Amino acid sequence: MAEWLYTDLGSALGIYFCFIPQPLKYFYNVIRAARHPRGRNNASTTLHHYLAIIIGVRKCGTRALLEMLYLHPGVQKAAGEVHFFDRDDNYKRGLEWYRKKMPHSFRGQVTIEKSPSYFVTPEVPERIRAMNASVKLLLIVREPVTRAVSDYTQLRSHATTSPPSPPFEKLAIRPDGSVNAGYRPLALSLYHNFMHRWLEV
Ligand SMILES: Nc1ncnc2c1ncn2[C@@H]1O[C@H](COP(=O)(O)OS(=O)(=O)O)[C@@H](OP(=O)(O)O)[C@H]1O
Repeated sequence: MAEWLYTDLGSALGIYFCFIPQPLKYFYNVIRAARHPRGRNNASTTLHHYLAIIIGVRKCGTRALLEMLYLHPGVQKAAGEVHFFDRDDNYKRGLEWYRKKMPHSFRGQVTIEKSPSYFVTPEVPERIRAMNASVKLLLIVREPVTRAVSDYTQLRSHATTSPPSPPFEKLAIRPDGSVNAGYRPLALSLYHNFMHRWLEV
């Protein structure tokens, strides 16, 4: 089912994205919008014909990947993370709800949505397959320890508990020196534990 795109965050495209000056990008987008009007609900647009989903991995540059792809005039993107396939309350609302979350697109354009938690949620591969087995799946990964530290940093910055959470090493390494693979930021970096579900469905 899956077609995998492994993207190196240090790729030339990534560097281009990082260094393009904001004002330049603004003018680029204005010109592009004039040449390739997108996102307007008019008679020549429709809900997605071609769908690609960035399924993860969290803290691996999923936002940057989406924004880079969106520079292409043939790409439309969903606003925000849709979380249709991983949240039961959304999934119960049905495909029509999902379709309405998608932007309108012109014939031949690809619509992309990103919800990084899809990769690690057990039900998602089968649910996507049930919708459409030819959907393109995009997966971006990052050096696993760096990803885990990044995840820890975000969780820590959002934590409201006082005193602040212990240092990363304390959570990731047990007193006996073994790795605490049950600690979620580490568990999510063990990509192979999730990958097999996607390859087997
Ligand atoms: N081009 C490029 N090269 C290297 N690293 C990059 C790039 N773009 C984004 N990033 C880093 O990716 C982290 C954010 O990932 P996500 O967008 O997937 O985050 S999220 O899951 O949606 O919250 C975030 O990592 P941290 O800086 O560790 O927080 C970004 O700095």
